[in-house]
Amino acid sequence: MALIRFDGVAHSYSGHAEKPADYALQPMNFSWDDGGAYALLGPSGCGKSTLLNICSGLLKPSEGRVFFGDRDVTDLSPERRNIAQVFQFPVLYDSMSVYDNLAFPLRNRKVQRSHIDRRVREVAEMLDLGSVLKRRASGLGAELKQKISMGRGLVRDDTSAILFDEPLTVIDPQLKWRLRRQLKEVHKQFSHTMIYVTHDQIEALTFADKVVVMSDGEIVQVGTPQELFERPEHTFVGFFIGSPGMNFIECRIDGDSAVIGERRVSLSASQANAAAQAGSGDFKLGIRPEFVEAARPGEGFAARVTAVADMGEFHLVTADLDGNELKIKLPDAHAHIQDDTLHVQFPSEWLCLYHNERLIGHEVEVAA
Ligand SMILES: Nc1ncnc2c1ncn2[C@@H]1O[C@H](COP(=O)(O)OP(=O)(O)OP(=O)(O)O)[C@@H](O)[C@H]1O
Repeated sequence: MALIRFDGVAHSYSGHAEKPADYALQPMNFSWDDGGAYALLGPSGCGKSTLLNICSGLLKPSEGRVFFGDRDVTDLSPERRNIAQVFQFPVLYDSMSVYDNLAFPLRNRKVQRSHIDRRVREVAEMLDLGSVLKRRASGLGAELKQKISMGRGLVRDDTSAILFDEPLTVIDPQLKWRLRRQLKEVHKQFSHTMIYVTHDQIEALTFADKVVVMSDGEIVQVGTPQELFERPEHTFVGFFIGSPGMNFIECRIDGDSAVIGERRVSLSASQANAAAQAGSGDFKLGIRPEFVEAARPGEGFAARVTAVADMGEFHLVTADLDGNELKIKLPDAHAHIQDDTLHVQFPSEWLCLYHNERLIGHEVEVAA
């Protein structure tokens, strides 16, 4: 069931938008399903906070309506939307005990004492806070404080959704993994709708079942981590996800082939059909560094190697192919490089075709 629905929602901070550049958030139709674990991922300034604030009610969109279920909440305040929010920095009462901090959102809503006690202990156990329940929050470190903030978001079981806005910013990198895993466990157990905003792809991919990727005020793909990796629907997603990101090679289309320089790469029937229908514009082939294979000398494409970095588990080769920079991950690069030349091939199952930056010729999941 679609729990949160954005119906023609757009936002311009100036209040009057005439062209795309006037919008911080481009007009969008989009929804989050009930009980889903979502990440909202994109670089700084792409519109994540704007979308999150429209969802929580801190900001009213300049266009469109927001629905929670069948209810139009566009004009409702954050309090009346029943949303819990966890911010970058801990929000708690230093003078209270950990227990009282966790109980606060429930006491505020006059929940029965026995229910409060059960819920606080449940959440404390999930977040490993059981042993500090009696301690005052003031003496605790940043990680524990942020866990309490998360616990305060999780403790109510009647929230429409919990929004996490870069919640691990203050957490030591070593501890981030643990906290994220705990959050995922909590999601499995409690089944709240969770929306987790981050600019860090690792955080997004390890937390979410579905990742919403934003660029320039637009949602460019909604997909599972695997879908984003294997079939980026936009060159931005290919470039932004992965380390390093996807390779893009400029090409032209000739019948059922993509032509790079003098050499041809066979396209699948659906890619060739889509290319024929697409007409003019820019075409690019996309392939992940993980999927480029070394070919025997004389076969495939000859790429001029400009650097080889030993990454321990693999070599990361940087090479030039007809003016396109290629990154290639190989376990044994030196065995294949001769006179600064590496012959490479692109397995057809991993080759994506882009027309004007959009994936074509693949069955893609349409954003709900
Ligand atoms: N109050 C505001 N007034 C005017 N412009 C704003 C305001 N808040 C954000 N913007 C602009 O709207 C665009 C989207 O900003 P937003 O904060 O939503 O992005 P973000 O992805 O959350 O970035 P970050 O990760 O840095 O917080 C940016 O161009 C930003 O400069």
